[in-house]
Amino acid sequence: MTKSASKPVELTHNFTTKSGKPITLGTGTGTKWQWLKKGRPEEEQNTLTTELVDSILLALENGYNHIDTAEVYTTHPEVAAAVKKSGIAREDLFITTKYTPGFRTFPAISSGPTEFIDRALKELETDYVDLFLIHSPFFEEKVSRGQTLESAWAEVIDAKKAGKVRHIGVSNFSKEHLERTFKVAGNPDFYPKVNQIEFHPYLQNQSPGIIKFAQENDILIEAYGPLSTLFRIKQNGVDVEDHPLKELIPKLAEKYGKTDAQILLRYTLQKKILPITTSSKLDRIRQSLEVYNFEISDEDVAEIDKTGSSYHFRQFFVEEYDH
Ligand SMILES: NC(=O)C1=CN([C@@H]2O[C@H](COP(=O)(O)OP(=O)(O)OC[C@H]3O[C@@H](n4cnc5c(N)ncnc54)[C@H](OP(=O)(O)O)[C@@H]3O)[C@@H](O)[C@H]2O)C=CC1
Ligand SMILES: O=C1Nc2ccccc2C1=O
Repeated sequence: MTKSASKPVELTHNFTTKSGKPITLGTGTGTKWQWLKKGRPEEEQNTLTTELVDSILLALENGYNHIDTAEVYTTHPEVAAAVKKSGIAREDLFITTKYTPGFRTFPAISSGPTEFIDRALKELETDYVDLFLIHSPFFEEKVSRGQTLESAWAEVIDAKKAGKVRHIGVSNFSKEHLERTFKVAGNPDFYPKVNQIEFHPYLQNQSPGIIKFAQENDILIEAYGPLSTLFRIKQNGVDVEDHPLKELIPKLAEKYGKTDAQILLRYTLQKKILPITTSSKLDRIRQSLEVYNFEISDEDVAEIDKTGSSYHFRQFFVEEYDH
């Protein structure tokens, strides 16, 4: 086992809660939760999903202070309930939500970010959110209720000016999409400060050059799916058992005396990227926050990069970013 002292992780933005506490990794309420919620019988759709409330609560009680939700997840009520149950002061938490512009066969829910943010504040039982994102840049005439990337970004800026949100950003945006928001904003104060994208060693750039471009432009990259390479690799819909990181990650876990997940989360942080992850298991929740007390050597980071680059896997926005 290698023991190495850890240097503090310097991200593009070291965001804090309103009370000034550094934010942790994010705990997600999307992916499995949104499907679990939507799969429940009709008569249960307006009741809280208690497994999710309990899972968020477990994360909060064990040190997470950063929660990721979204309009399309329909998980605001569970977030509000967990926050209330935790007894943690609102200003000691960092809550992100995302406006959905519509997605393929899922039409936009709100008429735009302005209508959405007011509803989100009610559902979250708060008077501000810490981070407000546009969920994806793929506005479509049929599903986006007349909104375009430009009109939506202008409304996101209005929400910030009105003090309803502390920070503004985007998700799944490419370099070109970001440049369009810069044009709308004019003033860098109103450029996106975050771009939340799929990131793991098998997808080191969701779109060409996005990480470098974002980091050079003062935009924090947040990684969703950072653990995908541990259990989620599929090709043409079929699970792949054997892939290049299958050996390397456990080898590094052994070397550093950490778990496979901790290696992947620490790797993500050392790329100056903030992971958004999820677990409903206590040991995994605790493990995922114990990633600040060791450091992966530059050589080992380079080895993950190289091995990861020898293989390709994308789970989300496959049709939009098929390159
Ligand atoms: N902006 C966007 O377009 C998107 C945003 N997201 C956001 O990101 C969040 C996280 O995404 P997600 O893909 O779930 O992230 P992860 O890659 O972290 O995967 C989470 C899964 O990993 C399992 N897991 C957690 N810890 C461990 C561990 N130590 N060892 C092995 N398995 C583990 C969990 O299962 P278990 O509970 O059994 O531990 C869970 O099902 C979402 O909830 C959502 O908020 C996600 C997709 C798209
Ligand atoms: O959590 C999520 N799961 C998803 C699946 C498809 C598109 C977006 C998302 C999310 O944001």
